[in-house]
Amino acid sequence: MLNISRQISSSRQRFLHIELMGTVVDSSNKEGSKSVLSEKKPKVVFVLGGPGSGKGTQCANIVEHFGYTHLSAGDLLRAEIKSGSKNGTMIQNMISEGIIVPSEVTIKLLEKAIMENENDKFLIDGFPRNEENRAAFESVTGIIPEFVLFFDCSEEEMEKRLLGRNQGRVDDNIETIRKRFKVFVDSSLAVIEYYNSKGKVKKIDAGKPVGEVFEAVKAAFAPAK
Ligand SMILES: Nc1ncnc2c1ncn2[C@@H]1O[C@H](COP(=O)(O)OP(=O)(O)O)[C@@H](O)[C@H]1O
Ligand SMILES: Nc1ccn([C@H]2C[C@H](O)[C@@H](COP(=O)(O)OP(=O)(O)O)O2)c(=O)n1
Repeated sequence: MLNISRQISSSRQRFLHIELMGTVVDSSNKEGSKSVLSEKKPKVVFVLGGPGSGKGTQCANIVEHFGYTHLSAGDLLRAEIKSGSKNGTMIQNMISEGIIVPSEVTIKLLEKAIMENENDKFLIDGFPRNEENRAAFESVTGIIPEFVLFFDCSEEEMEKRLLGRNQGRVDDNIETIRKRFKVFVDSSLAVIEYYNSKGKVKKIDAGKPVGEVFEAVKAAFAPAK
């Protein structure tokens, strides 16, 4: 069973290295163009955790109880493949390999989905998945999340869940699952560490049954007294 705190510590060095290299942001806002979201100013909660930690399952519960709109980055990318877009083949290849799609593609999809929805509060599930995702999203949209829900779950449990998910996904096979776990440890934990340093992470023990996990999630959303 993997210890997330240890994973975070071991990823910190890499993270600091990236920061020191000064390569965190490739802002696509170089020409000073404003994001379509700068007017809307939606409230955003990021929902992060390893593959199979239960992000999608709990997002459905949060939508029902707290009136958020759920945007899954993975679902938006899969819909883009299906739509026959020019980026479809590239996205398909990257997802099949468990690799993170370039930020500008995912951010455009998220911006569009937010703009097309009248709601002003969104759960963004599975994004940001690396430092490039995080820094580019903040820079392009100007949105800082209210908080970050982090579903903490052992790889053993996540692997079991993914192999049983049975949704016909090209990446839910043991070989790609192992690659996705590596990408999570190598790239995504740095994002959680970043927001943790800002005091924004609400960590949930996601290894428990769905109902118990949702009790913890509800507490995270309860207004401060
Ligand atoms: N707490 C839980 N206990 C057992 N199985 C779960 C739990 N949460 C989700 N699952 C199941 O595990 C699989 C992965 O959950 P999902 O919500 O799709 O994860 P993610 O969006 O993080 O990849 C699904 O088949 C789901 O029904
Ligand atoms: N921000 C994101 C989110 C997902 N992706 C791609 C790469 C991921 O392995 C796949 C699947 O992500 P999704 O969030 O749907 O599923 P898991 O959390 O891995 O179960 O999509 C991405 O490239 N960038």
